[in-house]
Amino acid sequence: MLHFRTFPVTPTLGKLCSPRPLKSSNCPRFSMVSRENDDQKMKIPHVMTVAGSDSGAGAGIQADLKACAALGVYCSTVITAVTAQNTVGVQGVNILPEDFVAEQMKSVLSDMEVDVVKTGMLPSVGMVKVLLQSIKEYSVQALVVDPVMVATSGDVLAGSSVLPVFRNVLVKGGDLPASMDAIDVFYDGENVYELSSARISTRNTHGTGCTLASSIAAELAKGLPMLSAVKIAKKFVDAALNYGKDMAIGRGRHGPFDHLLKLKVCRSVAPRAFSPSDLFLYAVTDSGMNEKWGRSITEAVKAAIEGGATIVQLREKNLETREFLEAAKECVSICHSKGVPILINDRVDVALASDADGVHVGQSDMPVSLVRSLLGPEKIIGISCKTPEQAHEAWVNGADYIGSGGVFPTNTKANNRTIGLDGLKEVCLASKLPVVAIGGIGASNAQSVMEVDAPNLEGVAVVSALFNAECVSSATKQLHANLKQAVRTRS
Ligand SMILES: Cc1ncc(COP(=O)(O)OP(=O)(O)O)c(N)n1
Ligand SMILES: Cc1ncsc1CCOP(=O)(O)O
Ligand SMILES: [Mg+2]
Repeated sequence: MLHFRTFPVTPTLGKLCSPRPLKSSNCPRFSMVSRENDDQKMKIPHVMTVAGSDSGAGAGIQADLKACAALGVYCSTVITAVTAQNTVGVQGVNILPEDFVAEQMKSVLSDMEVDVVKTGMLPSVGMVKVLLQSIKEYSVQALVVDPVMVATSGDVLAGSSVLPVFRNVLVKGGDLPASMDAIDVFYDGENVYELSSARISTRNTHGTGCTLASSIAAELAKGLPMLSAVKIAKKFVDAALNYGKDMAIGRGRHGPFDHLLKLKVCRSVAPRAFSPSDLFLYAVTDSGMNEKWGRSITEAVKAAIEGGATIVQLREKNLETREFLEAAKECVSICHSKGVPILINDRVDVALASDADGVHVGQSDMPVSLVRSLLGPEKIIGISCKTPEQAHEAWVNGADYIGSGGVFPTNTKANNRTIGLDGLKEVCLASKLPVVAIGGIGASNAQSVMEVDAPNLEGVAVVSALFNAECVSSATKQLHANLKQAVRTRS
């Protein structure tokens, strides 16, 4: 069944995808401070949901509350209808009077700073008018509309005549039968984006639509642009579905899933969404090499960024945890100030504690799905793959990119099988994920790597070519120039 989840821009609301940036510099705490103490106030991203209650708590208001809580966003609730509902179906609906819905909205909007309004069940035209009246009166940044245009039963609930008023539209493909992938199509008024992920096989899908829409609203409330919000919301739904796929709640066909999977999504600033082009020049540290040249990890990372590194990984195999954590915190701060993502090799604990952007794991490290449930949907997860089978698995398990190698022989990683340029190409062609090549790569052979005919090969990851050089920034600059040249030749 195809549900249309739509996001309109109305003239009164202005641009949908530019909620105001948040001024908070700490993780959200759910303590409300009175207006009189405005100067002490910590701004909490806030979504107000206007929707129906689901007594089974899989969808509606209850799903919105759980999704927002899991994503670290405050959610106030305006209830339009109370449904008697379970996993079997809807046994009864009691619609609240329009003036009382208006009163709830007034209570919330007159008192609290709402960033984004998300709507679900709006059971009458009068209710829509009440909503529009309220959001005209109080300033909100964005409106996320979730009208179920086609019910699970197949009944058309809203005709095609409503479509022209929508400007941003996300069409969910999760309910399409007989597909290995869950493909959603997002249109932002200019471009069409296909957002695909592996389909999760589970009966526990009740409430996915509400959750997707409220997660988008939550990410918008944090200050993310629309496309990033949609991508993160989709990952959150995938992670929650995966986490709760074997739960047994209710005897009906579609059970609820677990929104409050053990996620820790709590960070100081809104993350910049991962882009495959970040993998262009991937600097992977080695403190042994840096020590040899008399520089600290932070000096080495600064120099690599100065030379043009587009992403950094701290691969510190010999540091004690405390030392690693201190270096990670400093490097996270350096990288974030330069807008460069930073990942931690192997250590999920260090990544969490230092607020790094993600983790790179190998085939014998912690499994990607577990890393995802620990790190949450916003973090970047890379996985090493040497074979097409591993590359396919990486996609299914929800990784963001693949590191593939050793492409050439290397002294940096002991007993590492070399897969060559042909092996690299096989890995690339077996996955929809972006790939970065690693192993024995430097300025002299980077061009041959970038000539591999695979559209998802995004760049090279290097250790010794940068950090075993006397001058890290010059070595990085040289490699960057050669990569640029290779890309020019490729196109
Ligand atoms: C970008 C990138 N690709 C591959 C690796 C290797 O990771 P792994 O297989 O876990 O080996 P170690 O680095 O842990 O020795 C990587 N680190 N980065
Ligand atoms: C970590 C790793 N994984 C595969 S090869 C490799 C080492 C890459 O180091 P170098 O760039 O010095 O060859
Ligand atoms: Mg590893």
